[in-house]
Amino acid sequence: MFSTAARALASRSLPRAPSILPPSRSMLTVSRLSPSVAELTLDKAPANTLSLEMALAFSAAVSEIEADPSVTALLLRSSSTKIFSAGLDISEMSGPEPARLADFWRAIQGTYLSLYSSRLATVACIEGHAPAGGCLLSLMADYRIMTGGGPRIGLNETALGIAAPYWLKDMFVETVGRRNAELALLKGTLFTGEEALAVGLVDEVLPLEEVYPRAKEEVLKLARIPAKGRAETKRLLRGAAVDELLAGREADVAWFTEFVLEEGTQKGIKAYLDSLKKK
Ligand SMILES: CC/C=C/C/C=C\C/C=C\CC/C=C/CC(=O)SCCNC(=O)CCNC(=O)[C@H](O)C(C)(C)COP(=O)(O)OP(=O)(O)OC[C@H]1O[C@@H](n2cnc3c(N)ncnc32)[C@H](O)[C@@H]1OP(=O)(O)O
Repeated sequence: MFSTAARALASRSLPRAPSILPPSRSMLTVSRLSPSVAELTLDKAPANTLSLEMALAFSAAVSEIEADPSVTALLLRSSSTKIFSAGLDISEMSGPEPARLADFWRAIQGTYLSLYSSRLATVACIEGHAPAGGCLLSLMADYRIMTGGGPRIGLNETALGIAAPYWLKDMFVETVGRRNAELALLKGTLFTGEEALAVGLVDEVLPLEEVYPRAKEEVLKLARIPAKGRAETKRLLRGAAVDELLAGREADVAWFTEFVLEEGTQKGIKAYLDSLKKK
């Protein structure tokens, strides 16, 4: 996180309702690749979707890793080679209880605030699909390595009849450039690894069996870059975006909850959820 003040502000805004269970660690595992490099593995079958609990567990794990001064880098991966993450858990948005829906969105914001602003060098190892919120998780990393051929990555919200929040849209624009972002966001394009590489959405594309070894090699290399200069450079690059969300967090929650609770949105969400289950 960028500063003690920003960390305090972020954690103050996290859900505190008594109804929320403490983050479960069974959906994630944290291990060490070396004394200074942590590995965070998403392990929530079948699709690593971001439910409220998963999002809280993710931010808590990142914060815990960050709190250890001996750690300078983080590798993010999935326990599945088929799905990196299928994005937001759509069942959280189907017939939701309004207070939980608001907490859900705060927790999703929290995933962004925790990893995008991290002092750590971060690499995403994207072996499987990463649509929407799955793409969000990978965009927060400093470097992305993806499998070629099969899996897809991108922000497909428009194709689902919804819109990505401004802070996710902004991160996408920063990564692929204005015109590529407009073309992709307006259509809801999901890219193959090769297509994603061509627009700058990922940094390397490899056959599946080479993705994890190469991601490990890269994160171990990044861990050797002087930590202070790297953290300050990241703050200069990303601090304004993070501060903007911190300042407008509750307005963003209101935008999301109003949109999701609308009758037409609810019909669309239910139909999409049913179509996923019937596949
Ligand atoms: C209408 C949409 C939602 C509404 C939000 C409304 C307003 C919000 C406003 C702004 C917010 C916008 C931000 C949104 C970001 C998001 O992340 S939205 C979620 C987008 N995600 C997707 O569209 C991915 C859907 N999944 C897939 O396409 C496939 O699962 C995937 C290609 C990833 C993998 O395919 P495959 O290997 O064949 O696996 P299955 O499809 O069989 O999936 C396995 C089981 O997992 C369940 N599942 C998959 N994705 C989700 C999900 N996102 N949420 C909940 N459940 C999911 C799927 O039903 C299978 O379950 P089953 O085994 O059948 O019980």
